[in-house]
Amino acid sequence: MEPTPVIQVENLRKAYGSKVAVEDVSLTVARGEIVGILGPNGAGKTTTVECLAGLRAPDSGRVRVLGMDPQADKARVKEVLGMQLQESELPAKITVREAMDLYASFYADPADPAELLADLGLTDRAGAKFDQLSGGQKQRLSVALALVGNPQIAVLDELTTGLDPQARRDTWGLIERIRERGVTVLLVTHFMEEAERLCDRVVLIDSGRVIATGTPAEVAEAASGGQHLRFRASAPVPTEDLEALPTVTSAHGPDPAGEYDVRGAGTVVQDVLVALASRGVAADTVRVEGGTLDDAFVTLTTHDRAGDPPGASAPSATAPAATTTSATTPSEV
Ligand SMILES: Nc1ncnc2c1ncn2[C@@H]1O[C@H](COP(=O)(O)OP(=O)(O)OP(=O)(O)O)[C@@H](O)[C@H]1O
Repeated sequence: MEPTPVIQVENLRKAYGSKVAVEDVSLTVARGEIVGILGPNGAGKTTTVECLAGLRAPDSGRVRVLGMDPQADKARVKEVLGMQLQESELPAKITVREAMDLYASFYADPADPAELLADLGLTDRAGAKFDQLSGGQKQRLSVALALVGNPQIAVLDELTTGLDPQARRDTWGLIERIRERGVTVLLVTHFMEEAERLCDRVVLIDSGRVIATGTPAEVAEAASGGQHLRFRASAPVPTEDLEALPTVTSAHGPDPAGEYDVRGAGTVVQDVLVALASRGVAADTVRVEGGTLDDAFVTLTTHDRAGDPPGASAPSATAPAATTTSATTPSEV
């Protein structure tokens, strides 16, 4: 029997007045997973996690955290779910130690603040005021505050936004350590590299709807239509001839480096190489890759938002493929 998911969201809908922030979101998170919620600005990511934390009441749909309704069981959900604070929520003059002690006092069974600060490399800064901390230190403090209640679930929203590459990498190490403590992590992020590196699964949200779920590799592959082929050709090849092949979804090139870039599914690699050979063209330095999550993000979410109904113009060729990777009930695209 499948273990009960730590987080269950079914057909969540939430509007602010006439603005529908979340149209229809369903997702599940199992114990010990790191799941990424990805999507462009305004997609409804923060609203979704705020409904999970009990900070906002859904208009409809079902939200459960360890089987509890965050609206009906606010206090108990607060004990098990640690939500990273936005930095503006802390007063400038509070010290790191004071903030930790204050937040620890909210919980029945808090973690040891000093131990947590040591874990997050903040012991030296315990006496520093919040406005004296660097961006990376503020982020680490916000993570420490999310963990001080000893939560089973940590919800981290835009954890590494504004950090330099080194601080971002340090923070990734930190998330891995959080998982090693047995904490389930829900990570809201704009960074595909971050999701690829950390997440067991991702949920791609656009215009308030789930448009793809799966492992980062599955979502990337589904969105790229399967495979991504790059090669140099011994003679010029009209890309429209390659696009005429049934397994090819797109063909571009040659780029300034002389490379062609062809995407497609199924037997696309063979089909392209046979088509080239039949013209007496040899392919050189052939590389076959799955797509990246970055490609998936752009392919699945790029559309003219002005006046577009939610999810309306996600490319139809990729949308059905994306939903085949779904580990949850995918919303209609
Ligand atoms: N309190 C609010 N009142 C009115 N509209 C809101 C409110 N909060 C969010 N919205 C709108 O709802 C939509 C979804 O916002 P939300 O913050 O959930 O998206 P997001 O995916 O987290 O975006 P971002 O990546 O920019 O943080 C946006 O259009 C936003 O402007």
